[in-house]
Amino acid sequence: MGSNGYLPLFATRPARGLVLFRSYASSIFIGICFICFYRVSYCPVEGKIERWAWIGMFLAELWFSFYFFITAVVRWNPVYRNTFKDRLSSRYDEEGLPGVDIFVCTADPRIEPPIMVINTVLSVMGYDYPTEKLSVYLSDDGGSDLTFYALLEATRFSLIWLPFCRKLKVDTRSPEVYFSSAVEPADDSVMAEEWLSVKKSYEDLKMRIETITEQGRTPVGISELHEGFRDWDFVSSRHDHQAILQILIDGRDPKAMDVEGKPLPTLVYLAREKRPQHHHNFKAGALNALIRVSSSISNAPFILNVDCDMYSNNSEAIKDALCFFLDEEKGHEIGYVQYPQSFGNLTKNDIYGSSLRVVMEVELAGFDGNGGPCYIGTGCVHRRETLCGMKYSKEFKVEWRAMKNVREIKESASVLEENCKALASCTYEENTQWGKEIGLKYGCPVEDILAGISIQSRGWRSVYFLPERKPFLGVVPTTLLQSLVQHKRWSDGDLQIFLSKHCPFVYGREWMPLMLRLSYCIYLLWAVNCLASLYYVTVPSFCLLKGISLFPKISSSWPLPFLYVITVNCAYGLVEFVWCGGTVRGWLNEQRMWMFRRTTSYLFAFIDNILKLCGVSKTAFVITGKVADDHVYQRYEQEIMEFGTTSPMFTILATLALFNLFSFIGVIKKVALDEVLTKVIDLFGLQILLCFLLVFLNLPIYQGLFFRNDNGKMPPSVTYQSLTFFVLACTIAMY
Ligand SMILES: O=c1ccn([C@@H]2O[C@H](COP(=O)(O)OP(=O)(O)O[C@H]3O[C@H](CO)[C@@H](O)[C@H](O)[C@H]3O)[C@@H](O)[C@H]2O)c(=O)[nH]1
Ligand SMILES: [Mn+2]
Repeated sequence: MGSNGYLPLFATRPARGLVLFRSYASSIFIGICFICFYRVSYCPVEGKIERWAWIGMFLAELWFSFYFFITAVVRWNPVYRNTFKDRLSSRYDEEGLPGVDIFVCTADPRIEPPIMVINTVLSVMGYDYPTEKLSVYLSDDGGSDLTFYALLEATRFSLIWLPFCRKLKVDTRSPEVYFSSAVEPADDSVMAEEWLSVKKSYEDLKMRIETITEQGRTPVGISELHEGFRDWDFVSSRHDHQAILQILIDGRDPKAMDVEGKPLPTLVYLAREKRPQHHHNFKAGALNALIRVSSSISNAPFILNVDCDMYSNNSEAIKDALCFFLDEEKGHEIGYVQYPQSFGNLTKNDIYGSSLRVVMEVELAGFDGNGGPCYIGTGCVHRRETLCGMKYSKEFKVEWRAMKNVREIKESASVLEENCKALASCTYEENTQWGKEIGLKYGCPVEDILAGISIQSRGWRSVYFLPERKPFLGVVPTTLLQSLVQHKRWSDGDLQIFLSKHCPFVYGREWMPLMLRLSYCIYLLWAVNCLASLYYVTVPSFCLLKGISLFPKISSSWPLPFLYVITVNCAYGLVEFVWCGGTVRGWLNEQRMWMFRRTTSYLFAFIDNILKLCGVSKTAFVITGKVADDHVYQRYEQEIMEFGTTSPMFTILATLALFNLFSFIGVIKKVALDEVLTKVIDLFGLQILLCFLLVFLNLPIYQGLFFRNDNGKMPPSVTYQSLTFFVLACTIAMY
């Protein structure tokens, strides 16, 4: 109970097992001290290469130690939350609850199929919340009539889908997911009949949408169905068109009802204006247009924002979020409530390590304990003012109950549409603070993290909420390249923030606690990891070929701190991973992916940032693929690594893998031939072990290069390229 008998709407509790974690972290710290002591006192005095290689090892280890320190900071004090929705309902009747605007963003109908987009839209229309208080906005950066057509179909389907969900208390409100797993109610024949008929309607709708998507354009007959299609007569391409805005369901209209006579949520389609001479600023630009347009249409005080692949899987999520905002004691401090990202298309052992399990279950809870989670772009409820750039102040308290936001009909929907189009034009933002001080900031491929830092630096608190039932389920990349490219964008944008004036250590000094600023480093410095990692996967193997020892002799007691730090760290990581619901193989896969990312994604992101600092390269946003062809998808399900195309990233991976294999075979031969076997082991034991681990993690690459025949194998050109680089590297190593 809070002070003066007030019952709060949410509770916060610390994580368990903190003592255990802290003792583990301290013991690793001691191990690290020993390693440093060893590196300093045993630095070779003879031989130039030996000396430099040694110093490099030391620097790499210092970097890893620094990173260990950051991961420990993040985990130092995690908190978990729970909400009391019953108290919310008893304090606020339906009338008194605030409005919520929901933004769904899509960008390309080929990468993000319209059927997927409308499933997300339908799922968020179905929130368990007074429907007249909900407004759903779809932003279509693809400016596609296919997506528009699908949304029209969804509008019609929502009339039967929403009452159906209420009646059956469906929790998964994406029809696609629901009908692919649920079975019809057996005990009630009337219900069963309705169930089958809704299912049939969905299947028909899906077939129509997919056929038209495949054809690539809406046939003439269908275009006549809705006057909205006329707008496309003026669209020359997706990069060059006027603003298109259609209010498909006008929630203010008393006739907007579902088949049971219940009001429908407002539904709006928006394709903001695009002109080749104006930069559209990717998702940040889309969100800013949505903020303005929605403020004229529904102007709800809270905004939930989801990616088009992130359907709602928990119909209570809005009420949960409001438990934080409407809490009378602490609610006014909270700028946003972040939900975890979870994924629906993961395989058992998650071959590309995309589940972000540990990030979602442990690290963001750690951020919350240190001052508030970062904003991760999707599944987040913001206060409208915080998104728009307002600073926190103690006086900022809204009496929600007094604010009965009845929507008055001022102008007709068509007048409203015309007025709003101006807000979504290319020139609207010229000579304004939009993209700088108002709305989401431009110029960064991870607009989400940047927006989170800005909000937190303006004094707002944020909250992380991990409900029992996953609130949103999205789609992870299904090929290696897509996954690496996604991480390239993330690490690239993150480093860009670190090097800019928005770096939390500069920008957030006033409001962000030190622990939170340090926590941000865990992501913002991802890209920099490439240096130490590349060093660690090349130089020890290179020195193995040259016969230079870089680790302590096995016969001494110095290997102990090394072995302790490595094994205990791995064991901790494994336990944490399994505790978060992963498998042992899943953990191994993730270790492999960390290595791959560090040597490719992060390297490219690092180089890109240097080029950007020199003014050479520009920010880009490569949209993550969300569909794959059948064969590719089959291999994904069988957890076979997908190469299949050429990419410099693959060339790097293959070259490194070959080089390590060569060193490993070389040393094994030496051990086998040499009579002084024990001497080799003594000198090179740890180095051989490292090399072995690298070869082991690289196994799928050797397979892809030499032992596979399917279309997902490494393309011959990559094989030749990497063989050439490899021979070059070996020649340098040998002579
Ligand atoms: O010009 C653009 C580009 C993208 N998007 C949308 O942005 C979302 C995220 O794009 P996606 O390619 O799926 O990126 P992910 O890497 O999966 O997304 C994560 O990382 C992004 C930042 O890099 C955040 O914006 C996302 O919310 C977060 O889920 C999708 O709905 C896109 O439709 C746009 O609306 N306009
Ligand atoms: Mn995505």
